Amino acid sequence: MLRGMTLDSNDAIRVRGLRKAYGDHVALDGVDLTVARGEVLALLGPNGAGKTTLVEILEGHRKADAGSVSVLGFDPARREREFRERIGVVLQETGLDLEIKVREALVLYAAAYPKRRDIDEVLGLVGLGDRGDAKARELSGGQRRRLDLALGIVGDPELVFLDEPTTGFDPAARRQSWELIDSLRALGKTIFLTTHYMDEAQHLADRVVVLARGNVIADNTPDKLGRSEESVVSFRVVPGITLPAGARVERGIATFTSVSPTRDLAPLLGWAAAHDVELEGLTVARPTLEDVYLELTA
Ligand SMILES: Nc1ncnc2c1ncn2[C@@H]1O[C@H](COP(=O)(O)OP(=O)(O)OP(=O)(O)O)[C@@H](O)[C@H]1O
Repeated sequence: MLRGMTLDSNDAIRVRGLRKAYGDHVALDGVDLTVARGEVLALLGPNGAGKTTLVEILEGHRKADAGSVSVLGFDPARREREFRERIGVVLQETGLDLEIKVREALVLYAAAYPKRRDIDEVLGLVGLGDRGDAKARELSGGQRRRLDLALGIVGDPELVFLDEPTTGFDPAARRQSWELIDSLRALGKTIFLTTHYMDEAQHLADRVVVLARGNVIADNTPDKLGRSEESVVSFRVVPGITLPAGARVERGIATFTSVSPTRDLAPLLGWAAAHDVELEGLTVARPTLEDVYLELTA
């Protein structure tokens, strides 16, 4: 029965009216969320927004007070074995014995899953192909995180939870992790990741959900969230120029927003050309995902 339901459903995660309070502190205040199979979803939100609480409920580590939660067709709170076998969880800190060798750790973890990936393939996938005989304690911080990721996918899960997967990485290691996550997506996995990096969400996610004070305050593709209709125009003020209404000047830089920057810039550029002056630092930019995020969560 349950299996049939699972196969029929196109949603990997479906949450409705989810509530969770700690005493009188409401951590989740009626959250609705749907994640399609094969989708990469990035959950963003300021510290204390309720992200960890939400993720722990989805993983079955915490019980909700109210609302419905379905993950791969299961109620995670029941912690059924089959459910646990079909999800992978990559936490920021794995309680791994540091004396264990990398390959041994993977063999040990894989034993808990009926479906497992080939150990060498997983090592190669996370870029630890030549570190299989190293002890966990001999790995660099970035390599340890890649081992954590390897442990999270060795059971070939359909749905992978990644908690801030690149926090503390150097730029090259971040790019490698992004490639790895892209390759998981290519395998058709559903990925639910939390991050504080907007460029990461922009690069990886099909959809971005912003949580603040226990509520979903935005849910859209990164491009639709980040690229509003308005552009921001700025340049260094020159004497004699007439600024458009609504322009702000701060430290000699004029800034205004415009839905039609070409039209609004035309008189300024005409004036500048006629007076043979250069509008230094002239830029026309769409707000980034980070700009929008900061505005939403302010
Ligand atoms: N076990 C708990 N007991 C009491 N309050 C808690 C508990 N866990 C979390 N909270 C509170 O619930 C709110 C949401 O916490 P949560 O950890 O879910 O936020 P978060 O979005 O993951 O934050 P961060 O980005 O800092 O990890 C916070 O105000 C937190 O202090």
